[in-house]
Amino acid sequence: MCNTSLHTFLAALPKAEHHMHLEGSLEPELLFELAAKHDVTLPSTDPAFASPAALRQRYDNFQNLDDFLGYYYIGMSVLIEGSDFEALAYAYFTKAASQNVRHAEVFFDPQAHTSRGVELSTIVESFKRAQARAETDFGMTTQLIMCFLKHLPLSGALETFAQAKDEGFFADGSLAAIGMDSSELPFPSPMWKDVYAAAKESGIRRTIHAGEEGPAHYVTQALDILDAQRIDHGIRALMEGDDELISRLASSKTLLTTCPISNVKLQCIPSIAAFPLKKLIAAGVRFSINSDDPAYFGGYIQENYCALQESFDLSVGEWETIAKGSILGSWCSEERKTQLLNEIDEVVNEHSN
Ligand SMILES: Nc1ncnc2[nH]cnc12
Ligand SMILES: [Zn+2]
Repeated sequence: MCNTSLHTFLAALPKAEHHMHLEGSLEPELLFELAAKHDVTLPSTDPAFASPAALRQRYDNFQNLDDFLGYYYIGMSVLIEGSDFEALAYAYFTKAASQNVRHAEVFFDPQAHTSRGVELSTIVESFKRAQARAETDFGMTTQLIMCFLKHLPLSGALETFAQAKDEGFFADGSLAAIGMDSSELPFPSPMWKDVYAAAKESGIRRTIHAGEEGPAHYVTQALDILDAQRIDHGIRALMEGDDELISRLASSKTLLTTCPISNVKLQCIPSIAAFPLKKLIAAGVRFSINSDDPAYFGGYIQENYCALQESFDLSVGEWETIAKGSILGSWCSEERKTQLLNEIDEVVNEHSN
């Protein structure tokens, strides 16, 4: 429950989530349970791994993106069997459905698993089982975005892309797009030109993390050199006041998948009040509000909506525009978009009556 008069409205508002790493929804309790199940040794020299509670406490003190990523990669090392991946994804879908997420486009990091001997097909098929259950149980539509890791060589991304393509995961719709995540500053967008060119040539959608810790020109390069169709985070464009880039994002209706609580937790901004929400709205940039790694940052999508409302006190009309923009920026079918826009109208009308 958040402390805002619009709580009931924000809870009921149909939502689309576009920036959530499934591995980032691994809650410490499940992490410890799976470590015990698979005999995975967690780092004994780090007191954070003494218990789920100690780990949660450590998650309150990330210094920056790379500090977080260290824990993120250790955490996901407990995912080994197909059932682990399915349970992880289904737990996220269940939580998201309870917050009225009606459509979710979720990331996963195959290289972090295949490097430990887990087959790509095991990961994808297990997530697909969870997706089918989410559709049946909650009427939630979902899509998978396969991310490559920026701290690994380009060759690995190219190999993983080729494997996914050869196994037919793009052609059969199992994978909706490619993305790129992990450490940002040492790995600017142009480094990934070849894998983005290969995806574009095959007609595959493309997004990338840029402008989270890295400067605005990483975003410009992602548009110019990678022909990225969506930008994950991108807030540095607004914070640096890069007017040319901001008008370009607005006129091209490029979706920025923003993550306010994540930005505070990773010290990209000092507080939610510093999140460039008013600039996004004033410039007419299309954006969505997302949880990024909810188990690590202490908030799912609803907590992100509420945190913004507590700081910015938006009107119902402004929330309607944000909610509809996030549907319009989704990669689901036009028919599904129409359904979701109608669902938003119903909730807005109910609230206004
Ligand atoms: N916020 C983030 N930035 C970059 N890579 C990530 N991987 C998981 N969360 C991430
Ligand atoms: Zn992210």
